[in-house]
Amino acid sequence: MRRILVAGNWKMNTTAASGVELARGVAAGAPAGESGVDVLVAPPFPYLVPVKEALQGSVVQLGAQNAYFEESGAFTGEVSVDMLLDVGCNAVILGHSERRHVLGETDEVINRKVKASLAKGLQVILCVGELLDDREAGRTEAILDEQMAGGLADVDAEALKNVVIAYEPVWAIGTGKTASPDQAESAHAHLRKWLADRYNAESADSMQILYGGSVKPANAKELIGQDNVDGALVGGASLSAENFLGIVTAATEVAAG
Ligand SMILES: O=C[C@H](O)COP(=O)(O)O
Repeated sequence: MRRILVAGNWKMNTTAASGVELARGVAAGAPAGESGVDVLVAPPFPYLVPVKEALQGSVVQLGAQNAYFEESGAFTGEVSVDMLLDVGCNAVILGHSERRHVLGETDEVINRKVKASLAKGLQVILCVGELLDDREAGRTEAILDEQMAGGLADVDAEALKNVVIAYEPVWAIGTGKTASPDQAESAHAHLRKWLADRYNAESADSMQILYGGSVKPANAKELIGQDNVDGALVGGASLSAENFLGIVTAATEVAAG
C-alpha cells in the first residue's frame, strides 16, 4: 500500500513571521504516530531556516520550491542542491507549471535539476500537467508523456524510487476549478501506465502520484480517495494551517480506509 503525501507549496507568499507562525500551526496539528500520511511544507528560500526551526520535533518535512543543477560557482541568484540539504530540506519541487510557463523552464533544464537532486539523495516532486488548450484539443496524455519522458530522461529505476510525481492540470491551479475525481483518476492511471511501460510494474505500483490544482478540505477526500491518487500538492489552501490541516485530516481518513 502506497503512503499518502500532502505537500504545501507556499509559492512566493508569507513573511518570515507569518511563515513561522504557519509552520508552527501545521506542526502542532500534523498527525503524530502512524497515520499513513506524510506532510511537507515548501516555503520560499529565505524562510527555509526559520521554518525548519519551527518544525523541529514534528513529523512535518521541509521542501524547497526549486534548485539549480550546478554544484556551486558563478550562478547569481541560484540555489544548489547541497545548499538545500545543508539547511535540512527533505525534498524539492521541480518542473512546477509556474516555472515552466511563467519562467520558461524546458524539460531539458528540469531534467538536469532532477538528476542533480537525485544524485545527492534529495527527493524530487516532479510536476507535470497540461494547459487548458491541450486538454480541449485532446492532447492531455501526449503532453504528460512528453513531460515525463523529458523530466525523467536518464533516470533509472533505482533513482526513480526517490521521485514523487505531481499531476497538476494548469487550468486548475489557483483558479478554483478542480479536476473532477474522474479526470484526476484518469490522468493518474495514465501516468502509472507510462511508468510501467518505461520502467516496470514495481516502479509503477510504488510511485506516489499527487494531485494538485485547487485542492481544499471540501474536495480533498474524494480526490485522494481515487485509486491512483496518493496525496495532494496544495497551493492556496496551504497558506492557512486550518485549511491545510483539513486536507491532511481528509488524507488520514482515506489512509484509514
Ligand atoms: O503547487 C501547487 C499547485 O500549483 C496548486 O495550487 P492551488 O492549490 O493554489 O491551485
